[in-house]
This record gives sequence, C-alpha cells and structure tokens, in this order.
Amino acid sequence: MSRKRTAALVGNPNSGKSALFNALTGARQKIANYAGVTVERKAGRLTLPNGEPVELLDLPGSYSFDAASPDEAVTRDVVQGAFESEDAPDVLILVLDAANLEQHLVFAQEVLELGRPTVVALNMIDLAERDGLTLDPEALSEALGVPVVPTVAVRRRGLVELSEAIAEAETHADEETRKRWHLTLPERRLTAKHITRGAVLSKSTRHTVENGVDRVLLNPWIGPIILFGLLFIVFQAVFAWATPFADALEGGVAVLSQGVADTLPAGLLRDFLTEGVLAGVGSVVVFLPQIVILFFFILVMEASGYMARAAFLMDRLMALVGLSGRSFIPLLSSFACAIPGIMATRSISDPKDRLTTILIAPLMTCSARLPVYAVVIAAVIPQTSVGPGIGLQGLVLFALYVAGIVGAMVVALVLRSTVTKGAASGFIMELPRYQLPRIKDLAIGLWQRAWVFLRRAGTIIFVATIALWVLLSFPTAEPGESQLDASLAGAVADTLHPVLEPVGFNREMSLAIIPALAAREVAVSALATTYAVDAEDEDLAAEGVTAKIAALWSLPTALAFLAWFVFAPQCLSTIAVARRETNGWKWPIVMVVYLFALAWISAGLTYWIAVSAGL
Ligand SMILES: Nc1nc2c(ncn2[C@@H]2O[C@H](COP(=O)(O)OP(=O)(O)OP(=O)(O)O)[C@@H](O)[C@H]2O)c(=O)[nH]1
Ligand SMILES: [Mg+2]
Repeated sequence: MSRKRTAALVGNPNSGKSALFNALTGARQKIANYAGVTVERKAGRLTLPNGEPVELLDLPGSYSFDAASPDEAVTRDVVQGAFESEDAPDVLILVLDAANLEQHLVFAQEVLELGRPTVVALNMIDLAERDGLTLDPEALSEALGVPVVPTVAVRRRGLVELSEAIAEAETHADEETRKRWHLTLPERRLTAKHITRGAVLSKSTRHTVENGVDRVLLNPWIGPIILFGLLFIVFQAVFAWATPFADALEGGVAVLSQGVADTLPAGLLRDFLTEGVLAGVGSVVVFLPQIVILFFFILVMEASGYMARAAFLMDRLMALVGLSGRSFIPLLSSFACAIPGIMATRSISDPKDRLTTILIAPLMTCSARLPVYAVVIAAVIPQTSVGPGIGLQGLVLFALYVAGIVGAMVVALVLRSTVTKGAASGFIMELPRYQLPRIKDLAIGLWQRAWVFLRRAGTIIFVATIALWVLLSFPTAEPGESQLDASLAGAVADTLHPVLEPVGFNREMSLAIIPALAAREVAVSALATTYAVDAEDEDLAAEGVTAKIAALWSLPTALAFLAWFVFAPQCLSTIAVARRETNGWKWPIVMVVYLFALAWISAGLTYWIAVSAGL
C-alpha cells in the first residue's frame, strides 16, 4: 500500500492559506485579516476529484526561508522535510494574493527554487477586481513554470480546479527540468516586478476609499482617540447590551433552582443540585451574553483589518516601553485568553521581545476575568450614569482593563531595562485591505467562542465547583455552628486567610481564589456555592451571589478583590503554556512570582486607600 500523499499550503502571511485549508478540508482553523494568524502546522484531509485522499497541511505565513521567527521556522522545516522526521510534502500549494502579487512573488520564487511539484493558487482575485486589476493566470503560469489556478477561498471559487491541479502536480515535469537558478533578494524583487507587469491584463487606477479611511484612522492624533473610543464603547456595550439577556438567564437559573427545591426532598442530592450545580456553575453560565458581546467586537476588529491598524497605531506607544507594534496583536489576543496570546508571540522574531511579551500577556484582561469583574461590579457599583450614555459600571470595567494594560506597560519597561535588556527591534507590518466581515464567519466564530465557554462551564468549572462543594459540605455542622466553620474547606480557608486578611480579603474570598486557579470564573461559582452552603435557611440560599456580595462585602474589600484579579496569575493553563513556549520552568516561575507580588500589593494599596478615604 502506498503512503498517503501530502500537500502543504505555503505563502506570505494573510494570503488566505487557512481560508483555503478550511474550504478544502471542512476544518475550522482560525482565519483573520492580519499577518501572523496561523503559528503552527495543522493537518487536515482533502479528497481529490479522483477520490484519492491527501493529507493537507496548513502552515504559518512566511516572508522568506531565512526564517527569523519561530512560526516561520516551522514552515521552513516542514517544506524542507526537516520537521520532526516528517518527509517533505509531495506537493506545494503556493498561495498568492492576487491584489498584492508583486510582494508575494518574492517569497514565491524562493519556494519555486526548491524544484518541488508546485501549484499556485492565485487567491483573492475578488479583491484584485475590486481594485480594478485584471490578471492573466496563463501568463503567470508561463512565467512561473507551474499551473496557476485563480481562487476566491472565502467564496469557494476555483476549489475544484485547484484540487485537479494538485492531483496532477507530480506528473507535470521531473525534478531536473524544474531546477532553477538561485537568485539573491534584490534579483528576486526585480523579477517579481517583471513577472507582475507581464501578468496584468488591465489596471484602472481606482480611487480607493481605503486611503481616505486610513488617513483618518492612522492619523497620529485622531487615530489613537478613535481606538480608545472604540474600546470604551466595547466595555459599555458589555454591560448595557448584555443586561436583558443576562437577566433572562439568571431568571431561568432561579426558576430551575426553585423547581428542584420543590420537587426533591431535602437532602444531599437536593443540596448538590441547588448549591453546587445551579448556584455555583449557573452563576458563571449567566455571563454568556457578556462573553459573546466581547468576542463580537474582537472578531469584527480582526476580520475587518482594523486590528493591524491598531497595532500600527500602538507601535509608537509600545516603543516607549521597549516593545514594538509586533507585540500588540499577541497582547490584544490575550483579551480573549492568554493562551492563544502567548502562542501568537511565535510571530515575533526577536527572542527578547518575544519573552517580554509572553511575560506580560497574563496582565491583559482575559475573558475569564469578565464574570469575576462583572459580578463584583454589579454588586457594589451603583447602576448610575456619569454622563450621557456612559454608565458607571461600564466605566469601572474599562478602568480595570486599563489598569491591566498600564501594569503590563510598566512591567515591560522594567523587564526591558533589566532581564530582557536589548535594543528594541523595528516594526514592519503590512496593512491588510479592509474587508466587510462575512456574517457567516462571524456567526461561526461567535458560536465557537460560546461553545468553548459553555464547555469550560460543563467541565473544568463544574469539577472545581463540585469539589469545593464537597469540601464545604463535610463534615456537617452542629446545630448553631456555621457550615463554613465546620467544613474542611473552612479549615483550608483559615490557613490562607492570614496572608490575605491584611489586604482586605474576607474568608470566603480567600477560599474562592484557590479553586479559581483552575479557571478564573470559578471564583464566582466558588463564592456562590460557599454562600449557598452557608445560608441558614432556604430563602437565603436562593439569593444570587450578587445580592450576597452586595450585602456582605464592604466597598474597600470588593475593590481589593477586583485589584487582585487584575494581576494575579489565577490560571494554571497559562503557566503551562508559558513553560512550553519558553522551554523551561525559569520564566513561568518568574512570571508567577511577580504577578502574585503585584496582585497582593495592588489589592493592599486599593484596600488601604479606600479605607482611609472612608469608602
Ligand atoms: N475577499 C477575500 N478574502 C479572503 C480570501 N481568502 C482569504 N480571505 C480573507 O483574508 C484574510 C486572511 O486569510 P487567512 O486564511 O487567515 O490567511 P493566512 O494566509 O492563513 O494568514 P496567516 O495564517 O497569517 O499566514 C481573512 O480575513 C480571510 O477572510 C479571498 O479569496 N477573498
Ligand atoms: Mg493561516
């Protein structure tokens, strides 16, 4: 039996490799409108028109085989057959952006010089047409010496033709006739210009709106104001738009809880369902609307091409702390979760830049912190408005995000002048063309995010909460004694509490942050379960965690808890990823130590200042 053939997608970043990969294999790899989205080798299965199954590889985008960054090194190794003892792919699918042909032909020549069976996907011809550019695939094929298939990955155009070309690729010519001269970079640039000129059938110099839009969005003064304003709107929306949905979900959980209480007899099973599952896990699930709204904005920024502009704008600011705009996209991805954020640093070529970015990524407010912030803000910050359309709650949320960013910048500055000292590297990033986000992609992206969140609630959050519920429920309290005092969990809380009492934490908070190491949202479910178990009668138990916090926490205590969560490394998976990406325990340990220290100090400062201000 012959080995399954492999084909690999190679090309510049943002040429649509992953979009083609998804279209050809039915996979759902992340695609977004900026360079450096894919940072790993991904495999999928493609069935050719003749029925032959082929292993298709999606690779990180690359500008050259003289790989500078870790993600480009993966591409080089895979293509040259040096990746984890894997054979070189049988066919290369060279993906070119038709609207950016000249730039993309520079790396293309390097790929063709390998002399491997190659097929060119001339992708994004729709965008070239939008720019008034008509290309001649035949002329291009003639010049490159390989088949050229026009495609529009996102509309599934040209896929059958591309598959047919892949099927035939190896029979085209033998390796000897494909051998080429190896050119130098300036020679390649010149050749790229010639080939492009020869492949353009017609070109109308259309006045694109893009330039006009960019003149405003990239203006050094107006641009940052717009970016800041946009982020401000996001956090207002997270509260304002989500409220009706969140209320409905909360109502649903309350009805369920009541139903269980009415139907089941008093006892362990009923307590498990009401206190552990519904009060605990339910208190996290109600934040689904907030999560979806946050991701809606992130996905729109990514798909439209604004993300890369934001990176461009931030470059000057980042330079002040010794970083470049390169670090911006990994950091912005960390607003979703630090794990993909840390992975995205693989597109940073300078090792010290990359390390610094990894170390500060956990300071970006990940979406798992949103439920914690939201529940405490809803409990202690009044729902007043401080200006037309500006809610105080949204403002506090925004301030917490800003606190994380400012913290990260300060830490970066310190790191860059001590342990990761070195000259700041330059920043070159192409600005992708603006695109209207496709509704279907957006819907799929949101669905994936919602599903990840719900799966977390059903697995890690569920397990951590139930484990805590067990520790809280046993041994059972004597009449008159509080259940928390009597329980094993109470004993655990008592050992940690002395460390956290000085910074304003109460016992329940000290307890909640332990299981929250598994996932930050567990801080909410843990508090909810603790208060539910400890409630003296059923009515109190039915009260939501927001009401409990509002009644039992002082304002300084609540603010200290928020400050803690801005900085604390409350997530084990992030630490594990930092270990993998830095190849050792040294840097994750540095990260954990400095983050806990910052968390304790900032919680303390917040508490002490708030108390002395008489709040
Ligand atoms: N209009 C149009 N957009 C496309 C086409 N192919 C891809 N895109 C869009 O172009 C952007 C980049 O696509 P990706 O598939 O992420 O590009 P990539 O080559 O995998 O990029 P890296 O992973 O960064 O190397 C996304 O916003 C896609 O939706 C196309 O044929 N036409
Ligand atoms: Mg990709």
